[in-house]
Amino acid sequence: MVVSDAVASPSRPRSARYAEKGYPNYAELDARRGPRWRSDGGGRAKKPEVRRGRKRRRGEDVEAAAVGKVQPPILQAEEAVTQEHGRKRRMTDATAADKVFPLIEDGIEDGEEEAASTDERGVGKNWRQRVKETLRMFSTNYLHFVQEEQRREEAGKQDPKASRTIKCQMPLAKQHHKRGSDGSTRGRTPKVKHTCTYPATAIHLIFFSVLQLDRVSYAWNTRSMSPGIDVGDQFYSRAEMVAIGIHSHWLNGIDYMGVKYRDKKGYENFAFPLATCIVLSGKYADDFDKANEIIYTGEGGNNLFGNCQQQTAQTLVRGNLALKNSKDNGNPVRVIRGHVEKSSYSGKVYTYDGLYKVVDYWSEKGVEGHLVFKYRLKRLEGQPPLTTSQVLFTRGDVPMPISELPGCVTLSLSYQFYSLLFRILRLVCGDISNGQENFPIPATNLVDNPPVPPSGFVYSKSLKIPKHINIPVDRIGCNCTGDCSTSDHCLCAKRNGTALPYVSTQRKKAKQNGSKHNNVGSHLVNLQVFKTESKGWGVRTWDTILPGALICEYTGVLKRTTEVEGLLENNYLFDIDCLQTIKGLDGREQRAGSELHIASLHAEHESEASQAPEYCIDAGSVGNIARFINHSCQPNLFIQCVLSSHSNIKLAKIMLFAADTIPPLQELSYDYGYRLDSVTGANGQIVKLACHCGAAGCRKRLY
Ligand SMILES: C[S@@+](CC[C@H](N)C(=O)[O-])C[C@H]1O[C@@H](n2cnc3c(N)ncnc32)[C@H](O)[C@@H]1O
Repeated sequence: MVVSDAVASPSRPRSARYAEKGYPNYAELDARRGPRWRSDGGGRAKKPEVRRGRKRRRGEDVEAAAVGKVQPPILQAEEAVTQEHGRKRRMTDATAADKVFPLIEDGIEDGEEEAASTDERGVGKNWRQRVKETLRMFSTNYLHFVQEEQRREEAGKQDPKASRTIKCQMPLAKQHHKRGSDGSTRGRTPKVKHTCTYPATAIHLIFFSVLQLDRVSYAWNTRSMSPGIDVGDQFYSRAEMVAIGIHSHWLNGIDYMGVKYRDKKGYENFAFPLATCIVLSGKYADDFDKANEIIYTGEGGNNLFGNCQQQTAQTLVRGNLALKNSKDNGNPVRVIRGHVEKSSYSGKVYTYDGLYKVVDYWSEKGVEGHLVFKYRLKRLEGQPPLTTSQVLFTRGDVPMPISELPGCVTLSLSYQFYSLLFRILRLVCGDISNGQENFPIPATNLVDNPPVPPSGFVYSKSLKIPKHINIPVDRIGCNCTGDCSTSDHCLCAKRNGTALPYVSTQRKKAKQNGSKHNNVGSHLVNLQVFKTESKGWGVRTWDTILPGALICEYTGVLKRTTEVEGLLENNYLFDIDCLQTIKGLDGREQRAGSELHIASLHAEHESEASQAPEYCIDAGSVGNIARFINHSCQPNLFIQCVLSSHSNIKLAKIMLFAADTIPPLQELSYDYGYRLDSVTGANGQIVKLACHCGAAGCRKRLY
């Protein structure tokens, strides 16, 4: 349960940036239980429910919960649901690579990508899921440790002795790579010492935690090339790429398989080292990038941490030799392009652009006058088109067109300008919230002709509570005036099972301003409604959203479930059913360390636990952006129940949070969690609805 009456932590350099964007406060993580995003145990409120003639019985809901679930909090990554349903075969780059370079078994067999694999690290999960979960795990740890470091930094300002060193001079990679039998770190140790741009402790801890979880080892067999990764997938730091193993160096551009592979079965005829992946980050003045053809400069001889200029001649060793061998052996190489992206926490975004083949290499005098090695790489055919040029999407201010379409705001800005914009983007509405939200929500429609805006509802950023439903006024929040994490007496944290509550900075600001009720919009990031080909309207983001970020509340009209019983069809009903989740009916009770929380809430609500949900939110005629968010079998959002002004979990708020880093333009989705065949029509017949989420593990039907 997320209790959100507390106040946020004091300003911290990095988390403050997240906070400004409305991201939750991650810092208060329970060290005893290990890192977690935020308070856990949040009940899964049920999905928007389709009501056709009859409401599903509680027992059915229980079964439904066992089949499809709203995405659990991040630490449940390891317990994620087994996808038992049909898997879609995708044309991946691994398949493309297969044509030119036979895959050799070393943990991943050809074709295993699509199959549910069974091992101690990921029972029944396909590679896509595993990669996703690893990234979630990484984000959890990363954010946790970054904020730990910031806390130390804060403490250091007050008491310099208490602070540990933030900047460090250390050969970072040296500490992470395994030592040989002679104790050396031959081959992969960067020669330069450098000043960490990330907090040193954080990096080490991330690495150790990730390694301990054995996440790195499964993800990549270098010769299977890229199971679970699709062309166009993005990463928000080199560290992320290291965590999943797509490129195992923090700094070097060339990743390769070392000589140890020489003795492995199937590798006898290859020369080692063998290149597997390169990162193009634009550091080398000699690089040349024509998308499908690259001239890549070898590594070494430059000052990576200074002005990046070539200072000495390069030599044909390690990565350089590996690229030469890749040409000789004919093995494809993964190519990742990095570009500057302000919204990324590392300041860069890296895009996987598929497989290339080294077709030529030579040495020459570089622009700095020193010898450099050059490699010509050509992109393999049969792969999805390059996305790099498209991903350089920079958000400007949300355009506000003049539109005479109903429900839209009218602005006094240049008509010509906006009508032009309107035509290009097919903006059918500048702001579906009519100015209610802090960020306007434009709607685009490239599907219908003529394009029509979303209609048939009234926008409301807040939940409408009818007179006949009484909301209790037993505020149960803490009285913390500063950082909840520093208080042992925080009521919200206690109630949350010692995990710290979700706290919005807006709420804190409101409290600091002396206001009891803040005027926070129902969504906290720049979103856009857009018409999809097969799912009606959907929602996508204009910003990069970090994992754990609050996206929006699900608003509508609060109703008793008995009121909506028997209604013919309503795709926008959302049962508030937190206890069901807390009790563990959907598997949450297996989550390590959550017993305390569950037990305490059960004690409070024991008598209600067996009852069906009493209230629901009807967003059919009144609602906010959340009503447009579609279902996905592999969603990027998850749902939590939030208590803010009272303690009745039957009347908890329904909030959607980001489960992953979500890049601009990606559609937002959560798992509606329907049980198949659970929806019946007026005539008692089972109603089926095909799922068009397009996920690799799609269950093919919503219900
Ligand atoms: C809460 S509404 C979502 C917004 C809706 N698309 C709209 O246009 O207003 C739920 C309905 O959207 C459609 N929908 C959502 N996710 C879908 C999916 N993955 N595949 C097919 N239809 C979907 C279904 O009609 C569903 O009943």
